[in-house]
Amino acid sequence: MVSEPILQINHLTAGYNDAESPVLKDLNFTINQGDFLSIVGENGVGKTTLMRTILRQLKPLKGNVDYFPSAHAVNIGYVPQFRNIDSEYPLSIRDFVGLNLTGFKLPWLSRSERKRVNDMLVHTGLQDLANRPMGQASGGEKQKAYLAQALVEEPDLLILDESTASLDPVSKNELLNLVEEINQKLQVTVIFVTHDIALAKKYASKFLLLAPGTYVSGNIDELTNDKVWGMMESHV
Ligand SMILES: Nc1ncnc2c1ncn2[C@@H]1O[C@H](COP(=O)(O)OP(=O)(O)OP(=O)(O)O)[C@@H](O)[C@H]1O
Repeated sequence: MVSEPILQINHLTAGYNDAESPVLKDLNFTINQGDFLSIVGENGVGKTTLMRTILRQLKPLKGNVDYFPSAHAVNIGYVPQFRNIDSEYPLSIRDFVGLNLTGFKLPWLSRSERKRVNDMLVHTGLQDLANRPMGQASGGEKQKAYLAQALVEEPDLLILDESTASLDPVSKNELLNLVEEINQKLQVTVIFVTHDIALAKKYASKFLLLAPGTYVSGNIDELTNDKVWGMMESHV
């Protein structure tokens, strides 16, 4: 099967207002449909800036981010970094998973939307916890609920933005096993932003390594510790 591009980044310079001192300069890469791309790099190198540009929250200072077949046709799901939710947060896991479908008019989901929520609760193994308040879920369960919430919208592209950071190793692997299954069975394209090179190597098929003023991309088996440390050290 020939993979078609879903996202192409051409000569992208990105950052905040000042084109003379951008965060990212002249970045070029393509993500194909069905890729599992891991974006790695040290703190402050520009991973979030790149994600915000891809999500069109930040306008490129120069260059382009092109979606195929078009920006409107590509539905993006987003799983954020873990942050604790107040233990008094009132929504159940089920309502939280369906939140973006309702326009906040809970609980008026259509029959088909209710089915999608149920399917994703089953898919993420949360069906027995569906009525538990989200505020009382464990860290791993909360991240699965964020994943289920992103999946009910049937994304073409799923972005995991440090979504496994601060989870224990078992929960990290549980979450990424689910993402791997979605990637392989449904051909949903995945961008996984992480500091964890071992996790990137275990799950991703491609990588983009950002370092100050430079970057390298390729197939995941080309991401070696020597390459990572070499790029970091040449910029200290
Ligand atoms: N709103 C902003 N205005 C100006 N500069 C910003 C803004 N947000 C981030 N920056 C700067 O842009 C640079 C890249 O930050 P960014 O958050 O993209 O890096 P990161 O790779 O995601 O880091 P981390 O791994 O620590 O989350 C940093 O120097 C940061 O201070």
